[in-house]
Amino acid sequence: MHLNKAQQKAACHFQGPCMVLAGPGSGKTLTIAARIENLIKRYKVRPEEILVITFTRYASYEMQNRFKSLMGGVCPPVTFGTFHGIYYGILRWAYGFTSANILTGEESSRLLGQILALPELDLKLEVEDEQDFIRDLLTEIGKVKNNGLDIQTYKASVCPGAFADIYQMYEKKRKEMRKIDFDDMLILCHELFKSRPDILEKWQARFRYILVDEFQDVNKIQYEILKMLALPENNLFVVGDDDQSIYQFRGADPSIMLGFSRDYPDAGQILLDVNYRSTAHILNGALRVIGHNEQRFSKEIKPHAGKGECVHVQEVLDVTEEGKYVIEGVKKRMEQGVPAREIAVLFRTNRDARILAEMLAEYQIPFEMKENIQNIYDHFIARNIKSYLKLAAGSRERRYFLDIMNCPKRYLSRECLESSRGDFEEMRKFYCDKGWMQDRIDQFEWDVKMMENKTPYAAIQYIRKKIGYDDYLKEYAKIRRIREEDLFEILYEIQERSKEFQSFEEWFLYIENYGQMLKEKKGRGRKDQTGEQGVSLMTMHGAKGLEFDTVFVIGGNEGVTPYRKAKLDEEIEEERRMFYVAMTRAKRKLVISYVKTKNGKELSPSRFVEELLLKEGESRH
Ligand SMILES: Nc1ncnc2c1ncn2[C@@H]1O[C@H](COP(=O)(O)OP(=O)(O)OP(=O)(O)O)[C@@H](O)[C@H]1O
Repeated sequence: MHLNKAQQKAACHFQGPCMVLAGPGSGKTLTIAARIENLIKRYKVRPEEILVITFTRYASYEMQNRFKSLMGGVCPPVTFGTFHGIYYGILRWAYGFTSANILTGEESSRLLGQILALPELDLKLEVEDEQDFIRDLLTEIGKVKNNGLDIQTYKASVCPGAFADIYQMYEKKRKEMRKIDFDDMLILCHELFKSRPDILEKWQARFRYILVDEFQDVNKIQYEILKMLALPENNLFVVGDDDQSIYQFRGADPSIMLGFSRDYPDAGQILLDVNYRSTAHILNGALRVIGHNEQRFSKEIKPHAGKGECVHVQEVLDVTEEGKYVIEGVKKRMEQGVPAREIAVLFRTNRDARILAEMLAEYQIPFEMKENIQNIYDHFIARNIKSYLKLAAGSRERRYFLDIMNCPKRYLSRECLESSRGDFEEMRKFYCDKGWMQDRIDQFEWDVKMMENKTPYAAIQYIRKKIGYDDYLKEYAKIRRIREEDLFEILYEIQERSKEFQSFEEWFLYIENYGQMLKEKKGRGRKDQTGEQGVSLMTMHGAKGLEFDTVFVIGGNEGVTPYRKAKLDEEIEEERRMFYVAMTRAKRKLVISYVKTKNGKELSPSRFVEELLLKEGESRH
């Protein structure tokens, strides 16, 4: 492959600091690999002196492969690794650390789970999804560590009242276990270099040439260590795209890239301005959107390919219609000869894909999920509905009664259930001296009977409106201080999906099969296999670094993308970058859809969709 002029200039850079600003699909991997080759072959640098840092192991592996193929299959001893991998290596050398000293992500989550349950913290937390909550807490802990913040003055966005206590307890327990987490590795390495100039000097001499990929995702402490390591020669070659910085929530700081030339006034600056991936319509549409960000390097990126098809924006009634629309589009594309592995459906958060995953399974379109999509039927609301329907179908199993006998509140006791074994007559006997309870039990029995011959959809409607489940949920949300809308969204999705089924039995069977299918897919991820791989379902974050012939972006609505929690200008800009990343994954066809209503409420199209449509040339239907 021939390098273009800018790629050549970057690949021929020899010494001193240099920042390569790269557009999406502009050949960053190729350029870095070519520069390593030049350092060795042309400038006679010893391979051992070259350090190449990437953010993920996958990216590191890709980079090594690219380099190896440029070198005709041989791989000289250049060091390739992730930030954590490299810093772990340094700590292992300095302190004799082994993997037993590392607290893995899973262990950190487990430890936090135990801490949250500690009686002395007296947290009394009610969270809808504990795993989500723990993940958010770990992100906040990382933010404090990566930015060297003071925990006493830090204002956490998760659990603000108790965060400092949770943090301190986490640190205490971690130290008792004599373990360090991934973020501690950076801190320890930083401290080591600051306190031991002799050790720092040794590593500076070892890695005289440092190359960093995805530099826009670097955080403060990673950058501090890099700067120290690069001294005194400052042969620091960084490549990145400030418009693709989407890890602010993990501490990535896009202002570092914007300020690189301030830190290194003599740094070379090269722009890789040709996009080899997308057609002109796709690229220009994406550039139109990202152009609304203020905190960025303004740059012109040119498409290498021809105009191609216009970006298609589709308005649909609701999420079910959206699912059908995407499925039709996927089928059509596959009929046109595009393999399923070249098609992706991207969304802002996993919950946006719940209905679609169900529908793809139903239509038997093979698909892969990079992240695990939550099974909606595991949610307590689905369990409640299922229990009602099981009773209506004639079951008298204890677990179904237990699940809903007090949703809404009927004041039925466990003792009553144990003694009556689910027989309404026995229940009445149990409360024979309490007239008001007789009425409640009569009503309960009547309600169960009334649902007997209904379709699942009609039965759910009955549960919501006649039995009073909607009111129960509102109260539940209020007491537990969770967003009512989140609960109703789940209820709405369950009810919408149930429309497809005529009998309870059909619906139960479907839920079982769907759960089984999700379990089988869990953790399989996106494999590098050819042939059988299905359509990729992934979040915008998950799609970073990947490319597909055809991309569907769903949920192009305000509140979804940008996500409802993004309020500050900088948060909106981060959301816009995510949308930009999603759009620029498409090579030849890009379809963006938004819904008109969700959960009975009107929703506006995303401001990003409006920005995309600002100029003529794109079609909205
Ligand atoms: N000079 C070139 N001539 C032809 N094709 C090229 C050239 N440089 C890169 N490409 C091709 O462009 C595509 C995108 O390259 P690459 O994946 O390295 O992009 P990237 O800059 O890492 O993208 P992103 O940041 O969006 O993930 C690849 O298929 C690559 O082979």
